[in-house]
Amino acid sequence: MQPFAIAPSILSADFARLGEEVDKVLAAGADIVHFDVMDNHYVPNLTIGPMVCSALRKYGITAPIDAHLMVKPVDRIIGDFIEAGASYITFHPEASEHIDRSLQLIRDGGCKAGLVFNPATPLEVLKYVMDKVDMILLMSVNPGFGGQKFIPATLDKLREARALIDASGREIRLEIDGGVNVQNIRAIAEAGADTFVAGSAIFNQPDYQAVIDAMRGELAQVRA
Ligand SMILES: O=C(CO)[C@@H](O)[C@H](O)COP(=O)(O)O
Ligand SMILES: [Fe+2]
Repeated sequence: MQPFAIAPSILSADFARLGEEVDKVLAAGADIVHFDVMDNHYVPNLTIGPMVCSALRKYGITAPIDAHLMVKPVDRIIGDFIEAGASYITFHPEASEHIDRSLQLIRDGGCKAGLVFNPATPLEVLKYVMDKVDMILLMSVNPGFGGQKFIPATLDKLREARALIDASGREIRLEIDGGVNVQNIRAIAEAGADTFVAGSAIFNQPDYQAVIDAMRGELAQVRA
């Protein structure tokens, strides 16, 4: 299993001071920057694109950037995120006509590739592309907005995804996204997640380090 990683979603950060916010959350102990890209087509919201990813790199952010693409069609924006310095690029299978090709595009660009599953999307396609994914992201809310409530059925789905990863023998991150907080992170880790996206739970509090420390305290009880 991969080491636990905390990935704050900058969707809930103050966009007017984005560079400082990212610096601050990394200084508070975050491992990965989760970068939500929404196109007002695949999801009913519009956020940030490759220019902002590139601006964060130019500003000096060196931590891994996990670009969660909620964009349809996805292929034509993949190259821009590779150029912009994304580390992980994940997309929803519903947003690609050719899932295998999209994964290959990401990997050919030197990035790690991942598939994202909405709460009601089955994991079946994984069977055919397990050798091409570096990350499996399970949505525990319907995509489009921060600040929603964790859907409990995702815990069973995490166990299902964990079993697939373990059977593959590959190093694949199992990321969870939506409604993650200090109260539920332990149960989520026990169900098999190793990478935890949290937006509102971190950025809506004044002390990011206090939240991240509390999350790590909960995680330490899962893997002592
Ligand atoms: O991808 C998404 C929403 O579509 C997420 O990454 C959210 O931004 C997570 O926010 P919280 O649920 O943690 O507030
Ligand atoms: Fe996300």
